[in-house]
Amino acid sequence: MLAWQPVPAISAGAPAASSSQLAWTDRPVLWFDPTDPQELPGVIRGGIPVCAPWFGHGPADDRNPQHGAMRLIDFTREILADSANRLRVRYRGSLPGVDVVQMVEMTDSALRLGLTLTSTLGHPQQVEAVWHSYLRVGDASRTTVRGVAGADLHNYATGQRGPLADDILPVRPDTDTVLQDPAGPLVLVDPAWRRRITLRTAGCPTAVVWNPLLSQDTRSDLTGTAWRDFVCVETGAAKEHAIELPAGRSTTLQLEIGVHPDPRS
Ligand SMILES: O=P(O)(O)OC[C@H]1O[C@H](O)[C@H](O)[C@@H](O)[C@@H]1O
Repeated sequence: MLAWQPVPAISAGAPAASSSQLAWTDRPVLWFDPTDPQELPGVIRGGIPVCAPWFGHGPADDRNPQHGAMRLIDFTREILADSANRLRVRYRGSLPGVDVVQMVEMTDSALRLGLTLTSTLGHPQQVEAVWHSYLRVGDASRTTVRGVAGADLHNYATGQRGPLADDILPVRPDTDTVLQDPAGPLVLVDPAWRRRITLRTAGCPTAVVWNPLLSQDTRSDLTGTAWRDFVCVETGAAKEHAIELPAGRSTTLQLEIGVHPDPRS
């Protein structure tokens, strides 16, 4: 799990782009529960848990635990760079069938993640990997996700399926929506805080937009009661886009999260 705040631009001669970041450095970018990120045993909610080597219960819906074992294991950590405006860290871990390396770079303008899964099996396998990003917003009920045009949509909460013609996905009650092949980049528009969070990816044909607000039910757990404060915009390769990983081979995914003021929204 990561807790990232953009580093404020401090130089008087900083370029305009950096200066504008001062407008949002007082707002968190990732949501997490500071008292206990592990809300249930083994269920990390908040920050950016990684779902791997499968998402949900896997491509054939027959694997446990939910979202794979990666969010449950300990990693070795190496700090590769640590300066006033740049932190670069490498995490290594092992899961059944794959070794994983996650690179994390935090700067004053972006959070960059790279995830490499390397097969340790002697035969091909299907793997999935998804960054489960909990993005902090001012009011989830007013947010929309853009960059979704052309996606094949499946909302698992409502059963709605089909191609998405419009380039806008409102975050409503019952949003547990898998998007395959959105045009991208995905943009979370947050009118309450007048800003946009942009997710640029490589090797990530799948997105999932999830918020725990339900129209027919109430959740009394922390994630459920905090629904207004975050939207999960998850990115990776899952379900119909599970990765066929040959014996001994690697696959790499990349994600860059940036934040921009949006006075018009
Ligand atoms: O409760 P968790 O295992 O953390 O999963 C939280 C959520 O993750 C994803 O967004 C899934 O699409 C949802 O169906 C699930 O409820």
